[in-house]
Amino acid sequence: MTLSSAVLIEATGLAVTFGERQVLENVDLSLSEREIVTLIGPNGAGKTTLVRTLLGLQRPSTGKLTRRPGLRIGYMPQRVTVDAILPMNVERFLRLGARRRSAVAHTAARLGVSDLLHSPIQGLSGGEMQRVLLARALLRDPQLLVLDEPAQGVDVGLQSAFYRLIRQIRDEQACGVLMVSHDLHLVMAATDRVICLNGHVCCTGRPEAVSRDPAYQRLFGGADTRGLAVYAHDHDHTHDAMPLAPDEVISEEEKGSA
Ligand SMILES: Nc1ncnc2c1ncn2[C@@H]1O[C@H](COP(=O)(O)OP(=O)(O)OP(=O)(O)O)[C@@H](O)[C@H]1O
Repeated sequence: MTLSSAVLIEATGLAVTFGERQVLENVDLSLSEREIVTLIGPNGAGKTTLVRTLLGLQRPSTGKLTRRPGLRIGYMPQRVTVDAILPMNVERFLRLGARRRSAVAHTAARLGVSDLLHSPIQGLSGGEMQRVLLARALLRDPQLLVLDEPAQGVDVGLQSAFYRLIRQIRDEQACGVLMVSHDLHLVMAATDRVICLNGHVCCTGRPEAVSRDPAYQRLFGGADTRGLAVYAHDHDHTHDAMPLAPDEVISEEEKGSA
């Protein structure tokens, strides 16, 4: 399949099954340059599984996945685990994959983490870690930035600033952005398009339209006074922590068995 010129990645009819359990079915998705798309859905909806499939870390059981040849992806996972006994400061962490010291210094300054470069990675606060992980993703000079719950661990008061930063990065780098979020209200202003997922695509469109969609309302319920859903996010399972180095997730074109 050839992609039209602005499209970075396209999936059609994706399904993922773990054992007997079908976690994703018939998912279509397309993401273009300069577009910010947010995946939203309740716990266990398959958001991370879809992201991992798009990154090539999870093989779809059926469906077709096409990426622009040579697509550079910067991936910011929900979290990373660095062994507590490993002497690793932020600068070393950011230089993994042979990034130049000057590039690291430049990106760290842009994300306001220059003061942390010599701090041990294990001692960072949640918000500091998110900025460092975003810096790591940006050091790939990505055409597509993939962010799994990027504001997790960031103080509520700083979350909208974080999403503004992501929009600014999109404007400056002209990259596409795929985000996972559990809170549409928070990402409304930052996103161009929302895909509401619950095993399959329940509804999709501009954030205001999705927030009014009956499928979205059924999933999230409890609309607040602005007509937006308020949804508490709890985990009943854990995710892999950075299963592959971002350098390893690039492939020219990967297709699942149709
Ligand atoms: N490797 C795996 N093997 C078996 N089941 C898995 C695997 N990975 C995910 N699952 C299951 O698939 C379902 C979807 O998980 P996934 O992490 O994609 O959901 P999510 O929408 O990202 O959830 P959350 O909002 O809680 O992060 C869950 O029930 C999860 O337990």
